[in-house]
Amino acid sequence: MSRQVLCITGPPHALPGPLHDAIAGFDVCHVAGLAAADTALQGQHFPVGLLVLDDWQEPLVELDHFLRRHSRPRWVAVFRPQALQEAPFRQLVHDHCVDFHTWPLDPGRLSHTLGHALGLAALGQRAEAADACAMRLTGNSPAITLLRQQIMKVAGADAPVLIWGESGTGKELVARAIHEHSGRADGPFVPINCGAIPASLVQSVLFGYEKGAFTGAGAGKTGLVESASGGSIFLDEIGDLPLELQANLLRFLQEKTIYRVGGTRSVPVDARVIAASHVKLADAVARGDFREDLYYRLNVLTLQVPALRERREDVVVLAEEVFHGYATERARGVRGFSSSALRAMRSHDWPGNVRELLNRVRRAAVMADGALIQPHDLELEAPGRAAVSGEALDSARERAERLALQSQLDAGHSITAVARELGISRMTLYRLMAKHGLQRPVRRAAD
Ligand SMILES: Nc1ncnc2c1ncn2[C@@H]1O[C@H](COP(=O)(O)OP(=O)(O)OP(=O)(O)O)[C@@H](O)[C@H]1O
Repeated sequence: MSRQVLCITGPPHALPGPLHDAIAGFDVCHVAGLAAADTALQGQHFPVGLLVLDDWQEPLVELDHFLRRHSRPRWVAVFRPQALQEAPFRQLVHDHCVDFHTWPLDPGRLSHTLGHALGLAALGQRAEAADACAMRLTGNSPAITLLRQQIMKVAGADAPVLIWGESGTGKELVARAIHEHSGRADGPFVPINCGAIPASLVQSVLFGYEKGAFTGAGAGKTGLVESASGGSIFLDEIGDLPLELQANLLRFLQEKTIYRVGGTRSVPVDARVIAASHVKLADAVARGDFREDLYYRLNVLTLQVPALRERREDVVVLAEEVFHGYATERARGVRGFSSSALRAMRSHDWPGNVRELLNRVRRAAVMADGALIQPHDLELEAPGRAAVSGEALDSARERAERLALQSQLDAGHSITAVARELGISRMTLYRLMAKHGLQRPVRRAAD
């Protein structure tokens, strides 16, 4: 388990002796001030944070905002006993910290508290990972239900898995779910995008290198494959792996051993390989870009992740989930989707799959002006617009009338405001709503 602790103090100075003793057994990163702490937390996740609040120079409200931004680490505070006389200070400690210590410090007790906080963080991570897998593969369509069943089946085996699917369909999510439901769930899950590593570095990144293997090799380094020992390694875009490295991967799959760059002895590694590709590997084999023997070795258990357009019934539930998931960043007053936005989403083809949906909905939730998200907020065409040509004039007029009414009503304004906007009387508006079977808008509190 990681024993990393981020220790934040006021002005930079050496840590007092008792504090130094308390943190001696942990992997501590010490920073002074909130700006430095922000930077540290952006670059890395720390399961536990230690706040040393003596000589603290930043306003309490800044600290409160900081802790709200970084609510994932378990925070432990250290301060002078007098600080507890201030109600806002007590509130801050109560709201954000799992424990606190006052001076004079008992190093043994603080060390115990930090260990306890690390334990809590590890429990939380397990729960988060399990929830993420259980919940995040969203959808009730037959295609996604079948995929969930297949995930459970392949999770129980230990053979390599090959996942197919267009970009953005959720291949990495599927790989994580396989890992989390496998007997290796307690081990690491190491994702690697084979296409993102420069060709000259792939060998050493994947398999590591020995001390002095090349200029600048320093002390030597463990590769990603080795770091997945006891767990699973996810090789995304496996088709981008250079041919010469495919031979090394094949040897690893066959013999469960690797050679580090510059090394002569084989290192046993127990990691399950889960690979993914958005291109048909069989075509790459035919072109001579992918080794046939590796293809057959990987192609034991295969899963196909469906494109979003093949499971349109999941679009709305995914969109709702994204909308509610970004509750904190969406524009004030935006309550949900208009019916025309829902129809536009259902008829869109989603070439970028779930990733495209995430981006469109997230953007619309932030940028929407009205109470309900409209097709244009999602940068989608309003439904029906494309089908006007060749339509009888009467039905085109009817449809245009309905659309105009619907989009005004969806914007959440009052009947009076909608009638004014459309240039008709309230009586005419009621008549047209009845004719088109449209409902009175749900009024916002401010109307
Ligand atoms: N069924 C789903 N339910 C919820 N979220 C999903 C689902 N499928 C995909 N996502 C989300 O869509 C995004 C893209 O998924 P992911 O990165 O797994 O796709 P991918 O197929 O691996 O893409 P690429 O081939 O481009 O690497 C992620 O944020 C993921 O959480």
